[in-house]
Amino acid sequence: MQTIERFTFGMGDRFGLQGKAQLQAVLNAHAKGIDLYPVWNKSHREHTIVGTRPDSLRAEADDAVSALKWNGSYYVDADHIRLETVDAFLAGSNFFTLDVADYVGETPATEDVSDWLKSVEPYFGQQQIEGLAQPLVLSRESAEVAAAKYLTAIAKAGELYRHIDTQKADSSFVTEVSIDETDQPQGPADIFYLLSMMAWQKIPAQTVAPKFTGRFNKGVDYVGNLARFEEEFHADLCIIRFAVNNFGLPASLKISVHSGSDKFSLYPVIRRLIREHGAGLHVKTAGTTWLEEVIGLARAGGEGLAIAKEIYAESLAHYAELTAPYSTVIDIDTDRLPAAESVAQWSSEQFVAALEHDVSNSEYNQHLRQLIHVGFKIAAKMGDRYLNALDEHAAIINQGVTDNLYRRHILPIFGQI
Ligand SMILES: O=C(O)[C@@H](O)[C@@H](O)[C@H](O)C(=O)CO
Repeated sequence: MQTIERFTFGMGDRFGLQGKAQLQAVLNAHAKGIDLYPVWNKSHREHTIVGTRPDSLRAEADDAVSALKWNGSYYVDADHIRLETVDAFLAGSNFFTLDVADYVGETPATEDVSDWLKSVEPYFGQQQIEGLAQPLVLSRESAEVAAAKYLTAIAKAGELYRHIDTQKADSSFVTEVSIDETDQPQGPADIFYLLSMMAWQKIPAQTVAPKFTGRFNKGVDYVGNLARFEEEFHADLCIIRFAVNNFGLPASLKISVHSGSDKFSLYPVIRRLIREHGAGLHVKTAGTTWLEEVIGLARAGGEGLAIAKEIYAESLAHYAELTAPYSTVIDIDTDRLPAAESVAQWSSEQFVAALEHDVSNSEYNQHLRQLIHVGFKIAAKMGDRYLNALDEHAAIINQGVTDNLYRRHILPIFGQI
């Protein structure tokens, strides 16, 4: 097992050209004394939509690391993979996000249920967890309910972990278990049971991505009750510590926030709690970098702006197809999407104002931003026309990518922890 550092930051890059600009953001953090390590994540979903192969992410990361002379650890995350999709990721990845959310609710095998119940039985009753005001009330009944919900998912994660471990016998890697892309948030007892199931399956998880309360829509801010999120996040940190001390999970196990990018209102809460708990943290971003590409193109004007407008118009025309893979993590009010004909008349400033995540700007449109966030297939279809435009406007785009990650994400989350 490769032991992960306390603070890691996940960066997604749909088109594979921003690796250096992203790493520069992490270097800027180091210059400020923030001991942060880069993780490049790209999901099977993204590879399929863009038409790239997993090895391309390894090449991008290696290239950025050598160009910028980064000499710390770095990770290439096979993000949201399943047994059916993992093989192409084996060679290039040293971080695997086992996504078992789709199995939540599948009936578990009876022998698995009785086997797991034996391991969790000693905790039934009032379980006092350090840091929690109230004890967790655990029982055979509640454990059976949790088993009906999660045991198949975690058994699948175990199967997937063992497959990766066998295939990567010669190299070590980090394992994450993600159950975030589901509808129902996981409360403290759920997290307790989930972690005990991971231990039962002997998955040496070092990061775990639960589904928190509230909406984590792609590319836009958190929608939900901040106080409740805070309570939940605090409880999760306490339970993770308990699980490390009692279930034999790795000491490096930490929480992973699949932010969906840009959860600005949560960042101060997360930062404070991580500091108070002395805990570790992994935060994943992804599409925020691609949005910086579109913003940079729009800002450049001319053909860049024309491409940005075309991406919007085509995204609108292919709305159902583009939003389907992200249905649990977007909330777009189609009545708030401007007509393509109106957008076609916009200046650079108008387009940037609508797309850039600046809530103080009354022209900012979170519905348009979410649609473009999931609309990268349109740019992929443009092929060289899109890639050449990125190349032509690299200076302005790279600056935006670095600045966005460093100033809007890294500093508010990891600054002065
Ligand atoms: O778009 C994708 O498929 C991924 O990049 C994201 O879902 C990513 O895993 C994520 O959750 C970033 O917060």
